[in-house]
Amino acid sequence: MATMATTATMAERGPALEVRDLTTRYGPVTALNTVTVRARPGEITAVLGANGAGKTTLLRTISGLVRGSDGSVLLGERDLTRAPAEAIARAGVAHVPEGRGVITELTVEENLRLGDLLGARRADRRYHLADVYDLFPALAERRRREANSLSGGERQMLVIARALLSGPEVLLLDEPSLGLAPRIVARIFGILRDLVDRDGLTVLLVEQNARSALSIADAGFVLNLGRVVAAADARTLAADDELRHAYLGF
Ligand SMILES: Nc1ncnc2c1ncn2[C@@H]1O[C@H](COP(=O)(O)OP(=O)(O)OP(=O)(O)O)[C@@H](O)[C@H]1O
Repeated sequence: MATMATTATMAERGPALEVRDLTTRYGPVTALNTVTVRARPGEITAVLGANGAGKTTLLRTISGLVRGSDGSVLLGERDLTRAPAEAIARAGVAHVPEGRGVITELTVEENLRLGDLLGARRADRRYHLADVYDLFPALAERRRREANSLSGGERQMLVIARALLSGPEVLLLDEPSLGLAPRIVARIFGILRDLVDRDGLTVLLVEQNARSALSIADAGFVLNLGRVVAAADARTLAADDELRHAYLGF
């Protein structure tokens, strides 16, 4: 019985994401060099590091937008390493790229319906329009407005909401804090934290803003020049003065 209970809990919480010994090259440039990263369900896992460390490449390789030359990407038991990007998205990996990706000519709700279309194919979808409007009331208030009227923070909320509607098990977030005021970052990160605690999503959060990311993350990995130079729980990373000065910029 104990085993069954454990299995049920894990199924509710969704699968872990595991990247093993991943190497990705752009021609002669080795952007990722035997990188191993694990993100557990119900946790926020931060991937930190300076410009050019390989953070974006990690997310792009996981979601199949670029091909790794070695190593593997696993979602639970499922091997996604050589799967096409569409299959990876269908498996429940939602990638929110840097730079927001809002379609500015469409209204807020039309943008959301694009995610909703993807999610409609999933029998076990967790989020509907009403749910994301509950999470982000600012979007509900602006649902009929064109997305180009939104602030930076609202655009970030919109792309996260759209990703949720696609029915993900795993959210890959690339620099969601970029260009946003600290109080807006705190609000968005707070919503994310609540969501992960409530629904057991697996979140991989790429950030240059290490201080903010570690304030909500459970665990973190630090990349430098394509290699993992540190991996620990968030509190341990934040307390490591040497690491902070050398790689985290705070
Ligand atoms: N399309 C590309 N072609 C060639 N080299 C690339 C390409 N994209 C990234 N690189 C190189 O790969 C390395 C890792 O870049 P990546 O963008 O993954 O880092 P990052 O940590 O996300 O940095 P940033 O925060 O600036 O996006 C860098 O040396 C970068 O110049």
